[in-house]
Amino acid sequence: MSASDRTLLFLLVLLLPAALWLPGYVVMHYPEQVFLLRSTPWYTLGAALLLSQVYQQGRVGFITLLAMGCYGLIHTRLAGPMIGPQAELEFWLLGLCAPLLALLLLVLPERQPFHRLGLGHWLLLALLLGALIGISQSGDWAMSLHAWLAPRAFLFMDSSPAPLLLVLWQLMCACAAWLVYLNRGESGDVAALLLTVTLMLMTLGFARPLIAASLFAVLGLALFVSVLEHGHQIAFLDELTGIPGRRALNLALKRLGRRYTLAMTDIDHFKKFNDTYGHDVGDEVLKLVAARLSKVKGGGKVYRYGGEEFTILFAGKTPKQCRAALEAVRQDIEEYPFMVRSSKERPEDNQDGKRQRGSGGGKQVQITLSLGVAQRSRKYGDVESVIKAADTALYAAKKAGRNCIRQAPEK
Ligand SMILES: Nc1nc2c(ncn2[C@@H]2O[C@H](COP(=O)(O)OP(=O)(O)OP(=O)(O)O)[C@@H](O)[C@H]2O)c(=O)[nH]1
Repeated sequence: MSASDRTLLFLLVLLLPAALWLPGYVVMHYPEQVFLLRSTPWYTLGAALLLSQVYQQGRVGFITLLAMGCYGLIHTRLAGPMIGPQAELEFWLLGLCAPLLALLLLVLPERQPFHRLGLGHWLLLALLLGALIGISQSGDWAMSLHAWLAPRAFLFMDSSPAPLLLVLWQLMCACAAWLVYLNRGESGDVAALLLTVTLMLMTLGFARPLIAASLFAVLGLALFVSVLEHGHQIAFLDELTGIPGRRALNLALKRLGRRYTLAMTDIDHFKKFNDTYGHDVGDEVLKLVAARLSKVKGGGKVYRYGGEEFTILFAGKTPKQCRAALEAVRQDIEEYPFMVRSSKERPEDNQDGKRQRGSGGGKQVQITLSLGVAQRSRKYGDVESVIKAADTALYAAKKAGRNCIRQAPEK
């Protein structure tokens, strides 16, 4: 689970009980504030929509629009006790179609809501809302549909405490969204999952007053946070390797105290590697090296400096205190059995990869690193001089035959 997923989960665990408890509390103690709770989803969903536009998160944008459409229907047509076959039918159709549309938006190519290419997605949304309103307004036809459905589909009837089939359907859609989220893991995939779960919770608790307002307010907040997290990732994480990038390093360098050690490291003969096996295999090596380096001990934090160069930062440490940790990562990479395969042979997941490494599929190649280390001192007083000194030491390590560590001279 990524850091952004953890943040989102934390937020939901914190907010969902509050969302279930708040409506009752407001109705009982502050009935005059009910309108405030009713309008909150418009603010949170509106903020999520705006931010998704800023960060070009089209999928989240459309799911947010769908959520707004659902809440709009619930707010204007289904608020208050569910009375009459027409309201039942509308609720049922909405609960049935909205998760399906969320899944559709999940698998369709990503489009921006305010771009001409997003027109097809808008049409889908309009079709759903139009069809729902059209069916429910169609008088006799709606009544006969309701009469046919009611005994078969557990509609809201005296004999049925919960619309069981609807919940099961929404649970299935939520599971499908969860699977796509797990397997594809693209930014924005979580949005469909959040919406389907919200619809399911709402169906389960529909008898409670203001439950839709409360749940959709939390949904808006969760979508907002997920887009914000995505913005943070774009800004601070390296796209290829997923570890913190140059901007994150620059920020960290500004927050350092008087004592720190910095190591610059570079993959040996990487150009030759790229030329021999291709750029995509080179990318795989970069990812692997980043992942292994990130396991560095001794309080080191790893950043991709650029290209095939990485920086390891040890705040509050001297080179002597970091030496063992650096030697351990150098050795770890040297001993790692990296298999070169064509893209067809490459395993789908980590477990397959481990098995194939054991079975000897593909060609095994050795990756090595050279490292240059420098610390802040009287000689290297500012960050630029420390980086330069570490770079010079790295050059010395290359000259010394590579796959080794060299330290910048102190005098
Ligand atoms: N695959 C891939 N290659 C990259 C990336 N960034 C930089 N490179 C390659 O890294 C190589 C760096 O080569 P050089 O700087 O000449 O160094 P080297 O071949 O590693 O040789 P030494 O450092 O002297 O051991 C170049 O071929 C770049 O194209 C990347 O994101 N992906």
